[in-house]
Amino acid sequence: MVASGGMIARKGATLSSSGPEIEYEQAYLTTLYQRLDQLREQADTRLRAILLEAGGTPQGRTQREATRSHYAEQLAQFNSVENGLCFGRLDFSAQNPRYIGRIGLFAADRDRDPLLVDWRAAAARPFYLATAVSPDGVTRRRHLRTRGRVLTGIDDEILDIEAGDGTGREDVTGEAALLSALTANRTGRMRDIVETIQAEQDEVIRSGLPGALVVQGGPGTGKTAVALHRAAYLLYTYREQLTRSGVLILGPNTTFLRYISQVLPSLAETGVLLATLGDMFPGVRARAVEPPAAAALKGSPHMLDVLENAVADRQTVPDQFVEVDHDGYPVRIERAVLEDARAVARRSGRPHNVARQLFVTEAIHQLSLQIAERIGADPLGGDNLLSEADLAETRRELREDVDVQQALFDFWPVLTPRQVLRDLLTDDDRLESAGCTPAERALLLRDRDAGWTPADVPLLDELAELLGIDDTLKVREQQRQRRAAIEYAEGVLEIVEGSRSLDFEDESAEKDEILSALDVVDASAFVERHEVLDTRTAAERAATDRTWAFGHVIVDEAQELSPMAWRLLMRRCPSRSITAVGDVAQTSELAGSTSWEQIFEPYVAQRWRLVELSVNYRTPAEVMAVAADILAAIDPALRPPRSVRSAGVTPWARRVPAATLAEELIADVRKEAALIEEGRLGVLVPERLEASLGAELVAAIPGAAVGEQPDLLNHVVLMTVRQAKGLEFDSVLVVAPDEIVAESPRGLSDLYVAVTRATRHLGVLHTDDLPGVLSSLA
Ligand SMILES: Nc1ncnc2c1ncn2[C@@H]1O[C@H](COP(=O)(O)OP(=O)(O)OP(=O)(O)O)[C@@H](O)[C@H]1O
Repeated sequence: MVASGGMIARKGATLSSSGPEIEYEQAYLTTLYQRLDQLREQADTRLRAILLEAGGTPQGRTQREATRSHYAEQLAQFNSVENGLCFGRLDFSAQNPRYIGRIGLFAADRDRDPLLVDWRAAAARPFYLATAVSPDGVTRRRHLRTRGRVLTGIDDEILDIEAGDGTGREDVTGEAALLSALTANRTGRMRDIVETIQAEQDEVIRSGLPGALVVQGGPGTGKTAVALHRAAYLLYTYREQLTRSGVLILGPNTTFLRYISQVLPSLAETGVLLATLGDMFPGVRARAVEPPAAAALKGSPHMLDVLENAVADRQTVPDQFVEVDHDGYPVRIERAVLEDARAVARRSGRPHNVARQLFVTEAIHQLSLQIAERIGADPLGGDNLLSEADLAETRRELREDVDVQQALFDFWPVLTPRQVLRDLLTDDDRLESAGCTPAERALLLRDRDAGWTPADVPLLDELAELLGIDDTLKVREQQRQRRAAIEYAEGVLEIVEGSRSLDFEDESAEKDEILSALDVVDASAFVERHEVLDTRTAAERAATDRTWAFGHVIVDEAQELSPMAWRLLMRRCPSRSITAVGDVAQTSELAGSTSWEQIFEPYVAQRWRLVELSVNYRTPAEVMAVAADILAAIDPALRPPRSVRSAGVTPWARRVPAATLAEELIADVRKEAALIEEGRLGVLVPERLEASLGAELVAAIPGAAVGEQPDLLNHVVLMTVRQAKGLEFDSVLVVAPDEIVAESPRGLSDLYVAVTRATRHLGVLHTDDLPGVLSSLA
């Protein structure tokens, strides 16, 4: 089933939608859905029963809550696999056939072989790996095409050498099903590929949990798809471990996260945290935009020194001294005393807020000696008259003196990451003092009310490490919360108590005979009983906890992360169980990386594994030929991935006058949108033109999506290349490619990304000469 040029084309082995085979498979499918309905009903009945239960001991309620969430999860899982429940069948020379699906199903007695094998189980693996050359006992692989619960078609592959097609191409399995998936219209949401995972992708998906795995692949090689299916595989295989610790998937922006958001739920997996770098500091949603050069500087390791200096600058001393009143006498706190205390606290190497205790202790020690000098001096010139116990008492009094405390805290204040970073980035003097050059200051300085940017997040995280949390403050805060809860409980119990007389006419009889709430429970016990049970998933809890250690971290577009962002991620993943997928030829962030060694060496030395994906499933050969010229200009040593199919449509370029660019573009958008019918059209423009062309497009085509977070479900979407990272469209119109190239030092990579977003058509509109790398379109 391979067309000329090593590409696939649909042929043979597809059965019509009637006949005994279809009837047989339809009957089997119906049995599977009946079993699914049964299980769904069981889970539903149990869930309802639990929801009706009430009361019980705290342990009983915890248990009930766990059971409730188990059945709720099961129900959601059964609902999510309704479409495409079963998609394949394997026939063996010496075993019963095996049906492959989104989840595993057993008959009620569980005695026999499974009715349906989960695609992630080892028993399903030949479905993805068996070829005519190495059939692994498989004689036939059958793809079942369904709509809802109805079988609409069957694609068969007979796996024996004689039946092979003689082209020697053994790297594509399930060609008919694959081709139909690849040529289907895009919908604005990524689909799962569970029915047609290819062998090289399967290897990545099923790699073991430990260690750092880097998946390098050109555009359209399925890196994102593989990353998501790997998450589903790991959750299935290491369920217990990962349910507790959680899996994080980090994507480049929120539009992209929305694009991939349906894939894991369709694979019946929901316990994964999808986030962007901007979400990785709890309490902050960093969405503000800044110049790429500023983001690059914030991402560089130089910021480590800057931040350390910025914290040290907050540990101050007076010019000479400060004086406070203590116990009716003035106490002078000399600069030298504070310098000594600061040196002791800094030498400890503890984070700023934690070392504060040392600073205070040391300063108070010195002050107590000073006081002893004054009040204990022997008039006869002998030793100081104060005993050790007197000194200890003096220290205690100093420590408890609010004025003394306040004076010391002024020189070593409790700091928060946000406060330090905001103060730093809005104050030229602080930036200078922290070691920034004038050029760096010009890049970093911003208004006080400007929002956080994604590049600020690793800096906040770094500061959180440098500052630490003063445990005494934490304990005090916990005590405060508990006191507040008890006060609240007392209020509740008072209400209960107060309302009793309303229910009973004879108050005295009531008081004698009926136990009140306050007789059996006091406020603090009440708080204990009503402490909120934490029933959130690991992913949900991780989202609110900066120090959460994930069981596995998956990074998409990993080449774009800065060194500072990697530091943050590695802190979230102390086990270094990481999958990084990306393409160093597509790096567009200035602080991003063009070398995987550079990223991983500092953290795992040589202990990381590189796997390369070589086949492009998205971009047809005609478009990839255009992209190959751009890639050669980025780095002649890089090879483009091989397209798996051709679209039969030639990419085009058209020169238009700059003055009428918008008009011409709108005409082309109308034409292209009509050609792709239900598909999606992406218009990719330089940053400079985004707002103006966006406004004109929306005025002419009201449904078009533009702006910061365009809705990908729309038929026509206009965006910058940066926004289009990781996305794809049936048709792509690239506008002003020369500007896209000129806008950034990584402009060629941006153009490469732009043209490789197309699944069928590519058109280019230019007002100036075409860049040399697009000369094949001239
Ligand atoms: N085995 C497969 N079966 C069906 N479709 C596939 C398969 N592998 C990849 N695809 C499809 O190819 C397209 C590209 O996949 P994906 O977005 O994961 O590529 P990528 O390597 O992340 O690309 P890029 O680096 O350009 O963002 C998607 O539509 C995906 O569904």
